[in-house]
Amino acid sequence: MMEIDSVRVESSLWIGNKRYRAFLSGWYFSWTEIDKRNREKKTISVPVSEVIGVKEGQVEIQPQKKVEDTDLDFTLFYVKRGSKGNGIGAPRSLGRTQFCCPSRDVRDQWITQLRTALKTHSPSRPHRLLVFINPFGGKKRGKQIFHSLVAPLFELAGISSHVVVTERANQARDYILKKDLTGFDGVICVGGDGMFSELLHGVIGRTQQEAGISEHDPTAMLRPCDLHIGIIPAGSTDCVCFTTVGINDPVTSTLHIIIGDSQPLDVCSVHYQSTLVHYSVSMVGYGFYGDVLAESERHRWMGPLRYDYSGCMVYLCNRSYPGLVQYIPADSHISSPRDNTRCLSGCRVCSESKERLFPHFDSSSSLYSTTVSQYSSELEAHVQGAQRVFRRPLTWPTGQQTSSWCEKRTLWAFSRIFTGTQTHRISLTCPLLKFIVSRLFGFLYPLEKKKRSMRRVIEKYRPPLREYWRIRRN
Ligand SMILES: Nc1ncnc2c1ncn2[C@@H]1O[C@H](COP(=O)(O)OP(=O)(O)OP(=O)(O)O)[C@@H](O)[C@H]1O
Repeated sequence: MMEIDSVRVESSLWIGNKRYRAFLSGWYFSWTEIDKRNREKKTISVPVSEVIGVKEGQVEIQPQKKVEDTDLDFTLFYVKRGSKGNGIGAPRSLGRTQFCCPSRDVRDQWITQLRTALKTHSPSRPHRLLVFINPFGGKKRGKQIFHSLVAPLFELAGISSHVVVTERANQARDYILKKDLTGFDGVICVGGDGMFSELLHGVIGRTQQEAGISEHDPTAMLRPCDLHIGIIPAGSTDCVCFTTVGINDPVTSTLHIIIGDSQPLDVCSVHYQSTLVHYSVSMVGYGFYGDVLAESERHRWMGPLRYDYSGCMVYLCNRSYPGLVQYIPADSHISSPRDNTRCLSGCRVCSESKERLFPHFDSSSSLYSTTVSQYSSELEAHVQGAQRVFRRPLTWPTGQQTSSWCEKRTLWAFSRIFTGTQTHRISLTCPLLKFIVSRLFGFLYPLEKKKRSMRRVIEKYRPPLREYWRIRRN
């Protein structure tokens, strides 16, 4: 056993009957296989920041917890990357390696040093979490997912959790707004997007309450929240989890929470007549999507299938929606990420605005940066100025019947609106009968012919229905 500047601990360890040379240097714990002729073979390295826990003895937690306390062994648990690698959407699982030491002293030294390194190199790890479980979300497996997959990992990582199983809608939001949250490092929702939204409203609301900022004032600069929100996907769509973690997998999310990964999120607030309606992080829907969601709530008993069913029903109703679209066109001069972080999707705005990023931002920082960013008031001023110059109110009334293919028409209208900056009169209404007949008739045509005629229809920016039939007959 030796200690030098960069290497804290080094010794021979055994995994099964193979001998390894293991060393713990500041950021990494590595072990290299040594063959019988003392030659080095494959090395495995685990970043200390991704170590979940170190336990005395031979310990298993999956499929069941099993502990065999032996004097010479210790077990290391860490984040294991799947075959898909390191990027967004790669699943993570719990890696486990059991080491045997030459003596009890050596074992104790390894355990102490690994635990000390963990504390030093992972300052953002949570210690105490407030967990809300929606027992009715998705396939109603919230409680089971938490107790079988999440709780054992929290316990292994030494995280204590206070669990609240909700009994009604908005209970989690009210809890966060009213109860004492001292000592909690984060709040966790075990549920879907609705449950996440409750926590989001609670956390933002509480932060503004404490700062004396009115949420209902659309011009108020909201204070960023200190409390982190973790999502364990157990809902029907889990869209927010998917967009932030890249995969809907309770174990992957739990491991990210344990090692203190975080992802800043932009939040949008919707106000109506000086009252806050909602905060949103993924989408704000009006018209068709709003109706689909409202309709789907009435069929919650169907589970996730309710979205498909409601989507069909609302689509068939073929309603029209009046709307006013206002927008700020992006141009290369004012386009820039308005916070000090680069987005993860590699979009054009972020990639072309390199020099406009804040100088202290380190683009090589971890995938999940812990930076909480605030808008730059300087860039904000640009946008408001642009808004005054470029804002064009676009009325979008209904009333004229032209086509049954309402969505294509909507897309076309939007593309014209966003590129041409004109005011359009468009209609999304049409008798249901025309729609059904056109759909039924479509089945009589071979698929290729159907595609060709559709392409022509789209190219011609949705001609009236008469024209449409003519094209299909050709
Ligand atoms: N105990 C409860 N009883 C009834 N409703 C609840 C309860 N707990 C939470 N809710 C509400 O249920 C709504 C839906 O829950 P959740 O988002 O977890 O599941 P989901 O709708 O199936 O998933 P997704 O939103 O991803 O489609 C939430 O808006 C939440 O306010």
